[in-house]
Amino acid sequence: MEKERTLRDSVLVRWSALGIVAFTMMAAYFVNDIMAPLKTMLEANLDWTSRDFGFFTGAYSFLNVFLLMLIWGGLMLDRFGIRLTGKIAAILMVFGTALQYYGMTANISTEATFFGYKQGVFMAAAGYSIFGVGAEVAGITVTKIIAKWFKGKELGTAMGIQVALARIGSQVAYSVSIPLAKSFSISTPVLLGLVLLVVGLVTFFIYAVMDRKLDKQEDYAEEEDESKFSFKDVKNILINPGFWLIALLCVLFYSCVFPFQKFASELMINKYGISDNLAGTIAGLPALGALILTPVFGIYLDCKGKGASIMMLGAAMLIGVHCIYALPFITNYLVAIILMIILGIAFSLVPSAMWPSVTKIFPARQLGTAYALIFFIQNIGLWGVPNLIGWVLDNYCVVGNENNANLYDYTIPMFVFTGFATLSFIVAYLLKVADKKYGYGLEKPNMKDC
Ligand SMILES: C[C@H](NC(=O)[C@@H](N)CCCCN)C(=O)O
Repeated sequence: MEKERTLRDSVLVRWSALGIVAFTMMAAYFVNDIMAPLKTMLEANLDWTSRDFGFFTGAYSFLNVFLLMLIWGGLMLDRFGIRLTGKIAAILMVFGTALQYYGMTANISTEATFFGYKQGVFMAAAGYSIFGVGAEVAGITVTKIIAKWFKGKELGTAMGIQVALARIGSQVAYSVSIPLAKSFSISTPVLLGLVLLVVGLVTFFIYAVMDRKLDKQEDYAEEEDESKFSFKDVKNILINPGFWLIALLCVLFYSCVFPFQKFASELMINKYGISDNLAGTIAGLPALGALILTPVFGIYLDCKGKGASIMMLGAAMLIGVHCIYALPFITNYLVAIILMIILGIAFSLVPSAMWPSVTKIFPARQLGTAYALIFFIQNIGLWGVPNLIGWVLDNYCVVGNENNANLYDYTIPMFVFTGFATLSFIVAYLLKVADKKYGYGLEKPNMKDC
């Protein structure tokens, strides 16, 4: 008997569902990156140090790592479903960003400290940390939403497009942050992010209505189906070598991209003499490249496969990029821009292959937990690496001071990033070997008919 058509069989409806949740994620990525280009201004205007900036940047992952919030979020997603988890995640993002804004604007003494950090820095970081829980849980929720609507259809393309739209959020954040802060005040970019998140919260509630309708049509009571999840699944995920290799590749690869981008505006200004109004746009170029290329690679992977090889290629490109950034005698701004574009290509190759690969290794009911565990391990890097780089900058890289902000030599930090990129290449190679051994099908296309 032929199955009845449901909402997900309509091209228009399933892509609309994607568009709606993608907006929430776009707002999340905007807020995630909006502070990065402001590093030098934060030093000059609010007396932040590089260590403060590294602490703030790493705070995004603090609660996810040390209170295991991502793990609880993943378990909640598999146990209680997409709608409840997504709504809570969106609310946390709004609340966290409001707190971050308060930390930057309230008249808090710059002398008083909390756990060794200025109170304003601490409060902004606490808000960013709560936002980080919401953003990461929203991320795994959206990945599961896409798997639900697109399994057996354009899964790779859909994941690629969602990531690409999120990158628009990042790119816009990198481009508008400094101009906005200069025209109004240093906290204005965060306020804009807060407004976007509120709209994203509303769009997620709209999606929830579609989600409920689909469940009714497919006679798929989310709670019943999802309750098949058990803690045995966590064990099964953890003993799968594919899980460890993807998680390791994820933490190493992303540690060379997101934390690097947070410091990249300053690298552009200090080393390549790029004006501060443009530096953010250049630091955001990888997001722009990924915006165009992630869906293209997604379509290629859907039709041709070669996921494991593509991850190796992306990691190899990253080694070259960071190594050249590290070389002190190459200071031409054109090189800096070309490297950012290459980084953008690598940053499209790896995610477009990595995220659909997870759906090949784990069954649907384990996906929420599997993504959460991978994001959890990734967050250890997103917490540790900015803290490490901030500390290295303050202690080993100060070469001067201008307008109340330090000037830095980025050679050591860039060699640190090169080291992580090299490790990510080795892990990508091991993943390809494991794919052959265990038959995950990572080199196979995602779709049968193309
Ligand atoms: C889909 C993937 N997302 C992540 O890796 C998130 N855990 C971290 C997002 C941080 C955004 N600056 C991606 O963006 O490729």
